[in-house]
Amino acid sequence: MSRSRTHNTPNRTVIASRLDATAATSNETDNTEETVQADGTGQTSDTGRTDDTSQTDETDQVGQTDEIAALVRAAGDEVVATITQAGREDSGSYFGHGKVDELADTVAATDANRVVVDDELTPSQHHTLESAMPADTAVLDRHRLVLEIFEAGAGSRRAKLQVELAQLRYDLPRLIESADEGLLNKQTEKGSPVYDVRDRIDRLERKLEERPEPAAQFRERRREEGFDLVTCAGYTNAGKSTLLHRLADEMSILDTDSSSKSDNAHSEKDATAAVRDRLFETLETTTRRATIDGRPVLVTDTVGFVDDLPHDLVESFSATLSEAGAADVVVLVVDASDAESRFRARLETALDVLDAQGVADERIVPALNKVDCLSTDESARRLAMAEEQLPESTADPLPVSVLEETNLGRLCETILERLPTETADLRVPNCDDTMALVSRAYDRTSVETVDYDDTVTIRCRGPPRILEQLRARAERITAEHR
Ligand SMILES: Nc1nc2c(ncn2[C@@H]2O[C@H](COP(=O)(O)OP(=O)(O)OP(=O)(O)O)[C@@H](O)[C@H]2O)c(=O)[nH]1
Ligand SMILES: [Mg+2]
Repeated sequence: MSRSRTHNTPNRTVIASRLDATAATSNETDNTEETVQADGTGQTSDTGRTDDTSQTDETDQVGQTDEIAALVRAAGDEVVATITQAGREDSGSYFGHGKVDELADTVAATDANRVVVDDELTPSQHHTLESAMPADTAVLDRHRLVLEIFEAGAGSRRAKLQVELAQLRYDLPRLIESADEGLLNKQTEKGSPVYDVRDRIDRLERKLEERPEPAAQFRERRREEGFDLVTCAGYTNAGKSTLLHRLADEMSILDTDSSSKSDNAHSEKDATAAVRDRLFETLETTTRRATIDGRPVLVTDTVGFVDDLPHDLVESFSATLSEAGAADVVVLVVDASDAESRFRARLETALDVLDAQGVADERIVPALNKVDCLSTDESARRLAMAEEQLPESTADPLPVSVLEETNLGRLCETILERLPTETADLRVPNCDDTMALVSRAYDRTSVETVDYDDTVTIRCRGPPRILEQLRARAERITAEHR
C-alpha cells in the first residue's frame, strides 16, 4: 500500500502531527493554530532531537514531534519538513481543510514522497488524506510506520510471518476503503485484491498456529531446571540492550541461547557507540544465560515500549509483555535524561504496563539510566521524582550510567536481593550419596553452614525450586539409609 523508494534512496518524508492541546502555548481560541517547519535545503541532520527544536521557539510543542521524527529515521527515511496543528481532530480528513492543502503544498515544495501522521488514522481519513496529496505520495500513520520498521528488522521466520500478518490485517480495511465499487463487488472472487489479502491472512494465521511460540516453551524448560528469570523492560532507547551487554561482565554471562540480528549488531556498535537516539533497535526478545552470585539466571532483553501503540500490533510486543509477566525480577530501565515531564509520564506508563501484566511491585528493580547526561542536581531531582512515583514495595530506584558503568555492581546486588530466595536446613545420614547432595547444594545455592557428624546438616539459601529439589533428594537418601 505504501510506496517506498529503493533501499539506496531514503524516502523523503513530511511529518504531520496534531499537537496535544495542553502543550499548545498560544492562541487557544480556534482549532487551526499551527507551527510549520520546513528547512530550506530539504536536509535534516541525523542527530535526533535537536534538529526539530532549532527551527522554532515553541520548543514545548515541537518537543512532541521528537519521537515520531526518531521513528521516521529508524525506518530509514529523511525528514524534510514537519507540520503541526493544534486543536480538535477533523473526523473526515484528520486535519482541517486549510491544513490539508498546506500539507499537499509542502509535499510538492520539498519533493517529498511520504507523509507520516503521528497518530492512528481511520481507514477513511487515510483515504481522504492520501487522495489530497500529490500523485504517488504515500500516507502512513504511526502504526503503519512501526510495522515497516519491524518488517525491515524481522530476523526469524516466525517474526517475518507475524509482521506480514500484522501488516495485512492493518491494510485490509484501508484497501476496502479505497477500492471502487466494482472491485468491492468482486471481493469474494479469487484474484481480486481484497480476496487475496483475506486469503493470505487465513493462511498466515494457520501457519503461525502450527508453530508454537518458542520463547514460552524455552522459558518453562529453563524454569524446571531451576533458572531465575530476569527481564529488562522499558521504553525504546532507554538503554536496555546496552545494559544487558554491560551486565555480561558483572554477571558473567556464559552463553547466548538465542540472539537476534539487531542484538549482535548492538554488541559491536556498543564499543564505539556515539550517544544518539536509536529507536526500536531490538525487535525480538533475546535471552542469555548468566550467573549472579552463583545462581543461574536467564536474562531477557525485550522490545521497547513506545507511546500510543496497541500491544497486539506485533507479536514481539506481546512477547515482551509475557516475558515481563513471567519474570522473577523486572529491571525497569528508564531514560533519566528525558525532560522531567516525559520522564514522569514514561515511568507512570511503564509501571501501568507492568501492573497490567501482573508483575508484583516487589519484583520491580527501577534503574534510572543515562545519569552521565545530567548534572548532580538534575540527577537528584529525577531520583526524588521516581521515589515519589514508585510504589513502596519496588526496590529503591538506582541512578545508573550504563555507558560509564556507574552503579552496575549495586544494580546486580539489588537484582539478587529481589530474586525469590528461601533458606533450607537439610539433615541426612552421613553416607556417599550425601556427598553428592552437598556438592549439588554448593553448585546451585549459597551454602551457609555444613555440620558433619553421624548426620550431615546443610543450611543453604537459594531459589525455592532448587531447594525443593534438594529437600526431595535428602528425603530419598534418608529413606534409603533407614
Ligand atoms: N549517555 C548515555 N547513553 C546511553 C546509556 N546507555 C545507553 N545509552 C545510549 O542510548 C541509546 C539506546 O540504547 P539501547 O541499549 O539500544 O536502548 P534499548 O532500550 O535497548 O532500545 P530498544 O532496543 O529500541 O528498545 C544508545 O545510543 C546507547 O548508546 C548511558 O548510560 N548514557
Ligand atoms: Mg534494545
